[in-house]
Amino acid sequence: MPNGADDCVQLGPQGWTSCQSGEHVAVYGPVHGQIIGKVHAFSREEVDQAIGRLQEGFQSWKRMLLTERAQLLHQWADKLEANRAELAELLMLEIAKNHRDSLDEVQRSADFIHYTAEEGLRLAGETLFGDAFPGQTRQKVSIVGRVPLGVVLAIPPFNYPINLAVTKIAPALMGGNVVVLKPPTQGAIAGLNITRLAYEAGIPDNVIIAITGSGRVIGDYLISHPRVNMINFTGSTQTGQHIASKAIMVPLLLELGGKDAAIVLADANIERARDNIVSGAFSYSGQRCTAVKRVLVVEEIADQLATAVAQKVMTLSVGAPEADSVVTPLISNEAADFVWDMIHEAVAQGAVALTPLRREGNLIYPVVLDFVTRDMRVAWEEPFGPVLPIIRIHDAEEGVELANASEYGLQGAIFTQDVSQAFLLAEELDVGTVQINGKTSRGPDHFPFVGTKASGMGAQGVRYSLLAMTRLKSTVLNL
Ligand SMILES: NC(=O)C1=CN([C@@H]2O[C@H](COP(=O)(O)OP(=O)(O)OC[C@H]3O[C@@H](n4cnc5c(N)ncnc54)[C@H](OP(=O)(O)O)[C@@H]3O)[C@@H](O)[C@H]2O)C=CC1
Ligand SMILES: O=C(O)[C@H](O)COP(=O)(O)O
Repeated sequence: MPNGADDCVQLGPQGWTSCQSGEHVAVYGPVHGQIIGKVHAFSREEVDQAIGRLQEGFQSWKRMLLTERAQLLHQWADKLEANRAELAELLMLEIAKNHRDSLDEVQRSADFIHYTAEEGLRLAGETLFGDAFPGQTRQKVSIVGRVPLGVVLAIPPFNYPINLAVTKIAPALMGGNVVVLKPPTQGAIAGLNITRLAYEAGIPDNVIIAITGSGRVIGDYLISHPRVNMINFTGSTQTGQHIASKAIMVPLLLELGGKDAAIVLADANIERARDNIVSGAFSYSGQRCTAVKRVLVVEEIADQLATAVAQKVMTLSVGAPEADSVVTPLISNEAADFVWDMIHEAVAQGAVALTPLRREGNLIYPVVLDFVTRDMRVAWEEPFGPVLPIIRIHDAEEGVELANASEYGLQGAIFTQDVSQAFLLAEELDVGTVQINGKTSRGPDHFPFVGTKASGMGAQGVRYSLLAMTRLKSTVLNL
């Protein structure tokens, strides 16, 4: 499987070719900052041609028997599993995700495809009789089914370039749609490879097409393309809001940024809270939308929790993805600068660093900041890096107030042994998901995944994604 490490690669109906002409986009490896490959930068004309081919493919794909579509998806998942090691290598190279998590990402994606293929078979409609409505008779019968939307534009971010591609593509295809995959530039080689595996599995090359190129250059053309019928995007709130402003009368699914809070109450099991907070905050160096991005802890146990968290963080492995380090280099130097500035600004304002502040290029050692206050940027902004602010609160109500004061509303966590109180507090949190006594996280992937406020629009998760990427159609029999 070519990984593009040498020349520019392009994926066409005949498989891999060298880029013939036109612009290329370089993909940089975060570990050494070197170019690890080049991908073709699609021109507007090439985008038009690709979408034209997809529209042709749509005519036969939407008519294909559901069982046949499901079978092709199962075959695609099998290909991912068979190529798990190679795909994981690519993730380590392109986005510096550690080996274990890279393997997990591929397996999770294959599992998602299998599950979606099954769930898609059970997407039933309903029959409505007219006489249930005042003044009507049984002579009118509505047969309500679900039909595809057409061309779905799938745009995943760098942090899960395989999983967040597959969680868009599989439900779209199972629903009878055709897909333009616009992979993130860092993650584009992985995106091309999973597309190639889809072709090898028998999914026609006019049913899914990967369009590579920088989002800044080709993105606006894609999101406002008149023949795109739906956009399913995961990425930053800034880009998501930009897409929402450009895409007119096109259904949108948006998974955006977060600032998930873990509220820890006095009766919490400290060890459990510590373990969940540390793994929630620092896995993949905090580059997860669902990372624990703030701890809100009541004064009574704040010292104890802060010490326990800092001690555990000091044991985290830091370094190369191949060594399975928990904390690896961030995606770019710019991303590291952003995180580093936020840390130093907080310290200058009085936050206390409980771990050493250490940075080597774009590798930032994990940082726990205690005594963070509301006037600090780190209390509100999403760093997407290995820094965890601890904010001390008086009581649970203040925790809920602080959590809800965020512009984001992805997830929240509550640690307490009083499940009744946790449940009542959960009702007050303005987020898509509340975790009781567990870290914030997305999976299992058939659960609904929802962001409120600046964290997104719509619901993902196998069944929810199938529903979002199909629409109702009513055929009325007038007997
Ligand atoms: N809620 C959720 O489920 C998740 C949210 N996120 C959020 O994503 C962010 C990190 O991901 P990151 O990749 O940096 O996010 P970006 O918003 O920078 O990029 C996301 C994707 O959008 C593309 N893109 C950029 N500009 C445009 C445009 N004008 N039109 C269309 N596409 C465009 C990018 O392509 P290119 O790479 O070529 O620029 C990339 O594929 C964080 O804020 C994080 O919270 C991440 C994962 C999950
Ligand atoms: O994009 C993300 O960051 C993921 O959707 C989060 O998934 P995770 O909680 O399983 O890491």
